[in-house]
Amino acid sequence: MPRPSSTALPLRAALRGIAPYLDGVGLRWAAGLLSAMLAGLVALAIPQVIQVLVNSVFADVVHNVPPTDAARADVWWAAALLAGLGLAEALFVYLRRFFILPPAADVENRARITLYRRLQRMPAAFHDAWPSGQLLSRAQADLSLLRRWIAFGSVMLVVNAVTILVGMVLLFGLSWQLALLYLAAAVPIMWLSFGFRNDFRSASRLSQDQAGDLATTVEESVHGIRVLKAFGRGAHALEGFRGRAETLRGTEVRKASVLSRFIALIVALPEAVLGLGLALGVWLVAQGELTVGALAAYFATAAVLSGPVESIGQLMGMTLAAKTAIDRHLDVLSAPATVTSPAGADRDEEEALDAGRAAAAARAGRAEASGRPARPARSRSAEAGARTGDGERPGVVLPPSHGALEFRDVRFRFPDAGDGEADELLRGVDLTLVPGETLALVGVTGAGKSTLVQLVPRLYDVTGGAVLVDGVDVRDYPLQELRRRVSIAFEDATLFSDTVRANVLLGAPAETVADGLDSPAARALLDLALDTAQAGFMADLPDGVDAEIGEEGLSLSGGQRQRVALARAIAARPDILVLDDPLSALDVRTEEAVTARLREVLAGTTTLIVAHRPSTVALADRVAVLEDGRVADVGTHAELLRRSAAYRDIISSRPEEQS
Ligand SMILES: Nc1ncnc2c1ncn2[C@@H]1O[C@H](COP(=O)(O)OP(=O)(O)OP(=O)(O)O)[C@@H](O)[C@H]1O
Repeated sequence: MPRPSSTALPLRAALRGIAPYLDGVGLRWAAGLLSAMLAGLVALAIPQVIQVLVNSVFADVVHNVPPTDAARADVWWAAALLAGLGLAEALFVYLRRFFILPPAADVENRARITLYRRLQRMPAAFHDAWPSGQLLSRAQADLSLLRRWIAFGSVMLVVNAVTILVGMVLLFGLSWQLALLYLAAAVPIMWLSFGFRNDFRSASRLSQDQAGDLATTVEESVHGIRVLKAFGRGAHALEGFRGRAETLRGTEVRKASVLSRFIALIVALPEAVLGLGLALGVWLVAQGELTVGALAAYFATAAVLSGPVESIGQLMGMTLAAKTAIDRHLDVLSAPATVTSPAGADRDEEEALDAGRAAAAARAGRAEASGRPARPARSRSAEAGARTGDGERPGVVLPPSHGALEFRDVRFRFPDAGDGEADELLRGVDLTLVPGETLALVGVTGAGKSTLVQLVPRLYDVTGGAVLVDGVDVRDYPLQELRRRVSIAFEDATLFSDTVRANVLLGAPAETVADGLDSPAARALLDLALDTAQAGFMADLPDGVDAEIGEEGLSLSGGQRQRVALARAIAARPDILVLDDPLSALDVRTEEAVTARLREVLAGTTTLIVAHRPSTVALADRVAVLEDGRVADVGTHAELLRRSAAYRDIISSRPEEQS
């Protein structure tokens, strides 16, 4: 499965990359860290109490002397102190969670929103190249991992390191000989940890990428479940899934075994040293260089340290996995957003994304809930700044909207195509539509019709020449403004799991839906759009236009979906309407009715329609034939039938022509 290339960033660059999410987190994180440290220190204090207890009470017992009253009282004090320390440790553990969990969840949330926002800004070519599962796993699993690392891993790594340091100081305080022995175990561990880091990091990256591949497989097969069922390919799909799942399992096992080997080493070495420590300790006690209490405290301290020492391996693994998650997150954020507004207008687009929530609330009739008014519609004449990417360009004053559209020597090649002339899909398209004109675009399958029309709202950018709307290069428009002037309906009608009303009014002008989706203005627009798209069948749905149409609108037929999508394009009230064969699933009579109504309702709207049927073509003012990456001929249907063999070829292959 192809996977976009990725880089392991230096730690500093990775931290810089996520720094914006950490805003305001520092104090709470520090408070959480302090609580965790106090919990660790309290745990370390317990052996010290034990030392006092052993020395003051059991010394008498060891020497067969009955304990004095004072020694008995000491036992109670020591017991009370131990209980108090235990309670304090529990309180500090609670405080660590109290302080750290909310900011860690904030970081996850911010990162997730930033990622989603980025995905909205990325061009269609990016989404062509990135498998959906890779994006899904970055938005879900990777960011959960980051949250767990901030809330737990990062804190415990610091706490355990400090606990081990303090523990070592205490061990030195008890006996420098025993402490040195304990420290000796750390040398081979540190040496081997470099190898561990490299092995674990590569296994971790591989497993997170493979988890993304697996998510893509699930997404694809759920999406295509009907095809798989219809062709009886369920078992085959399962085999493919099993293969990927097995590959991931193998990587997980490799990752776990790298980690287990390291943890085993971390645990085994200090434990082995403790055995030697016992012998050395007893000898030191016999020599009178160490008290029994100090020896007991040494072992109690070593026991307390064994937890942090053991968890260091686990925490290092978690840290490396979190670093991989950050790298994968930043892979997406650093991918170039090639289709952007002119430099001065970027702010506008950002504001539009920010205002998304308020606009959505307004559309749902809940403007008051957000406390923010919906944005007013942009003025029909606006100034754009210099175009980014291809050098300085003076600011362009955008003309008032008329709906003139021109393709001027347009060239296009997909990013994954070769460099040769023949690899260009469009090789100099020249075509002009006057305001209000309806032009049908025809051509053989794969001629590049869909690609050409997607250049108008800048779903892709030309690789040569220019597309002009009202005489201005589309790249000089703020994207918001361009997409207000141009709307598009695709053959593959994508709907969202929402009501018919929300789907149709998705791109409606802000001023129409400012008072909610069921305001009189919004309702009038909805009725007009549905009527024009011959979508009267909506009335038959149980809840009418408020019927939920299920995920991707799958509860509707293909033709019904297409008409809702067409109504959506109409409701945007564009100056230029681009229809990429959006009537293909309709019967000829309905298609004729839609086309006739479209001409009537959208009399002043310039319409560019990719057409396959003579019935649609006949209703257009003019027809353009796309052949070998260029417009081979333009004329009326009748003219082209007379003079263009290519046109006759294309059109005569359509069944209705014979009728
Ligand atoms: N995202 C993409 N990446 C690479 N190549 C693509 C991509 N999308 C389309 N193509 C290729 O570009 C060519 C033109 O595709 P396009 O969809 O524009 O043709 P079309 O004329 O609309 O065809 P049809 O009438 O069958 O819809 C095809 O050969 C197709 O394989």
